Amino acid sequence: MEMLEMKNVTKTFGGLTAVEKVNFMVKKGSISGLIGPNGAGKTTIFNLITGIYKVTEGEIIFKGIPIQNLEPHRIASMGITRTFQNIRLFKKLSVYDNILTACHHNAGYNLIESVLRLGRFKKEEKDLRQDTENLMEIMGLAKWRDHAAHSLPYGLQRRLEIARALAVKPELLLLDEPAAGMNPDETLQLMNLIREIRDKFKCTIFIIEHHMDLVMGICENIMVLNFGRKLTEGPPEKVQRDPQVIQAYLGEGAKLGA
Ligand SMILES: Nc1ncnc2c1ncn2[C@@H]1O[C@H](COP(=O)(O)OP(=O)(O)OP(=O)(O)O)[C@@H](O)[C@H]1O
Repeated sequence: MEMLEMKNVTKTFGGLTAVEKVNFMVKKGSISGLIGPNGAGKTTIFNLITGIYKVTEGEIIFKGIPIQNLEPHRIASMGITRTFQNIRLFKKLSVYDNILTACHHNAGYNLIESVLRLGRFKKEEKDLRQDTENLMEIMGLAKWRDHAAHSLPYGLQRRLEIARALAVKPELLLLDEPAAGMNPDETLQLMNLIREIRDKFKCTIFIIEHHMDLVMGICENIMVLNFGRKLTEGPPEKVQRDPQVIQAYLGEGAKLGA
């Protein structure tokens, strides 16, 4: 079953066509990848899926429902969350509070219940705190719980950003360059973590990434974009041997890793 389908999606900015007639499907439960040279249109695709940009033409279908041009908060409430290329955290808040504030999006109690600290408020607060503990544990952040977000090494800040995205229990998680700035060791750990997240949270993951080892190592299906158009798609073994991809991505004579 498809979790997400892009049908003939085009996005123009004035005279510039950033994304042109792109068709792609993300299977439920898969880890799928989106690669391409700088400026190929990858982040624009994430912005179209999450409603930050309006689609010029075409359709984006999530779980059978057209979502193109819905407001970002509607799309988020349907179960799509993302991380950003530039990490977005509450820099001065602790790791724990960063995750807890994200968990609060799931709170079902109303203002009166919270002010009067009624039963439902107490029960839900307890659950949210437990969710926060679980997320810290899974994401390897427990020993940093009281550290301010800005004081963490870069790789851990990225993990914290993913933890915040997971806090809202997404069905589709979009990761925009999650390994940016990580060393090979951190990238390898992240690869394993992404697999674990998919299995534990039973979500579907769609990743933009420049680290070829990560993309080729964990994605089941990869779409390659070049100048806004889909160059090809398929499993890693097919994509990394495709001469068009090698030429577009790295130039003649190069080799894609993994
Ligand atoms: N809001 C915007 N207004 C005008 N042009 C834009 C806008 N957003 C993106 N573009 C243009 O669309 C094209 C695709 O950009 P996009 O950021 O999607 O590429 P990308 O593949 O994510 O690149 P990178 O790997 O460098 O992040 C670029 O030419 C970019 O300048």
